[in-house]
Amino acid sequence: MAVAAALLRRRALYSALASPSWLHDTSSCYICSISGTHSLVNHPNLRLQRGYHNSGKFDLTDLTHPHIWYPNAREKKRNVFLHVGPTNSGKTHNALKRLEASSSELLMNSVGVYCGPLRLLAREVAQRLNKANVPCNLITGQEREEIEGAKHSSVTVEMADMTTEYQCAVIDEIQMVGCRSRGFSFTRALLGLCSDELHVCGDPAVVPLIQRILEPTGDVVTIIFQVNSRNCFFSIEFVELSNVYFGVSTDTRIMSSNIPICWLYVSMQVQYYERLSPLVPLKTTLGSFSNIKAGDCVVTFSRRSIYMLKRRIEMGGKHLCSVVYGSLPPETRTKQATMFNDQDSNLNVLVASDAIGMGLNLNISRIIFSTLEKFDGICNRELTVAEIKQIAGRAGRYGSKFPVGEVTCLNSDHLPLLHSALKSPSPIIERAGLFPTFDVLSLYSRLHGTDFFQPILERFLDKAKLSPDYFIADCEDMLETISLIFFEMQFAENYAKKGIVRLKEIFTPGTLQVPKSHNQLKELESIHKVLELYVWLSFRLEDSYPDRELAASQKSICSM
Ligand SMILES: Nc1ncnc2c1ncn2[C@@H]1O[C@H](COP(=O)(O)OP(=O)(O)OP(=O)(O)O)[C@@H](O)[C@H]1O
Ligand SMILES: [Mg+2]
Repeated sequence: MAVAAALLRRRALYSALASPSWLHDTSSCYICSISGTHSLVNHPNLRLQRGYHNSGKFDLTDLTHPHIWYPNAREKKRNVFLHVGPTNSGKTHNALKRLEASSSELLMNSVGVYCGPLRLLAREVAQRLNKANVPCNLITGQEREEIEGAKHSSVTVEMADMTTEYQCAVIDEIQMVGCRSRGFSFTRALLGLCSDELHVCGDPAVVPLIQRILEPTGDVVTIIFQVNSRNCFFSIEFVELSNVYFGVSTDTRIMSSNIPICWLYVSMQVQYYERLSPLVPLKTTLGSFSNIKAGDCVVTFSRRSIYMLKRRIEMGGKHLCSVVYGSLPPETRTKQATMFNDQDSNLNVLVASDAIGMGLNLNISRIIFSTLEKFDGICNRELTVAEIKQIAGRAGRYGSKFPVGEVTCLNSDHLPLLHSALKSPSPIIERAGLFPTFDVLSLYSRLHGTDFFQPILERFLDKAKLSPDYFIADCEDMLETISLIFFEMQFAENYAKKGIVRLKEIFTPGTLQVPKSHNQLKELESIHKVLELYVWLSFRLEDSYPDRELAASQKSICSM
């Protein structure tokens, strides 16, 4: 009876949690207290970002329950499938088979989505689905290729849409959830994709973390259920009962009896894969560039060294090189990769950075590391085991024209590290990146009444409370983007409201100072972009953005 009672209580509480009355009054305004100050705000997403003050009041900076930020996903009983294994073991292939099988005949607007870490990979998957007669859009930060009637999309993970309902969703390279700057996008997709089936592909090192992250979500997972020392498998619903996670079985045999629940072991449906074709670490280095052969890919990590290596190889007169690196415009990157992959093209050697580092199926026979060090935006550091394995794993792809992959380097000192990295398991990933939703940040900034985004964000992140499974994403580059979007949103909002945007509503002229820190310089760069945006808009909507002179003068002060 205990279980049935718990179930009733759970149903009552759960529906309350879904739209907590303690948060909104009838006029759908929300009362919340931020460090003691009360204010009325009208915010549709507020109830999703729930946190408890000891006084039971509301705290926007409480990020300890990120799973409730995504109500659409929480209202679904998602079936999660983890495909884990080494590179080139068929993980993505099998997940994509499910995506292809999700039928476009369904009346839903969208049926399936693939979310990957790289534009090239999203493009490869879109091409694969279109070739399999499953019309599929390609959506990345810079590209949007839409196919008439397509109900499938292949996107870079940052572009994943949390509001659309899917039948099948794939998140590839989920181990990226531990990435300092991009991990939070993978966490967002993992918690927020609203799909009946969710296929998650990646390195085994991330499985324990994924289990912990998904445990409070209410997803229907397979539980190995120990009842009186008999192992039974039941599909079960995980719900949150006043912060104690209480597994309630939907299986009648358990429901009707009052078998005490001894313990719950949460296990996803985890499929382990083995590598489909061998990857051989060579005992010797390349030696000289005259030993370069068709199908080689030389890996380096700066634009300058990419072009230097390309020149060195082409001087030998035997090979022409394609180049692929991150800051190359997306369409050029695709063209270069396609020409390298094309058997008839004369570009039969590739010089690339880690822009090819994950998931891609290129016709590479041998990976040659020119270095095992890279600048990661903060400092020069050695490649991690996971990075070495991911990049090396591009060689000898199953089904490519090179059935065996080889990997070596230019510098003999690097051979020991290369061999040991390829033999070691990737270190367990302990924490996932997290970042508050934009709604919450803009609400928090309004409640603290200031234009400047940077101090608001720093203050928010100072106060943010996280559970041990998460870390706050490194928001350097994001800051810039957000403050620009932030201003653009304010521009658009003011324009929509009044049809006119005075500069002083967005930016206080005369407040510019010489930056004394890296962050202040970043802030100045963002302000410069905002002023540039205002001037750009003033040329197109002169009456609505009348302060062009002022904006232009402030902009030149900025650049000085
Ligand atoms: N069962 C299969 N039948 C035919 N081709 C397959 C099969 N499994 C995998 N492949 C092909 O083998 C190559 C490697 O598979 P896949 O990309 O799925 O590996 P992966 O485990 O995702 O690798 P990575 O970790 O590098 O992303 C792909 O070209 C894929 O299409
Ligand atoms: Mg893959």
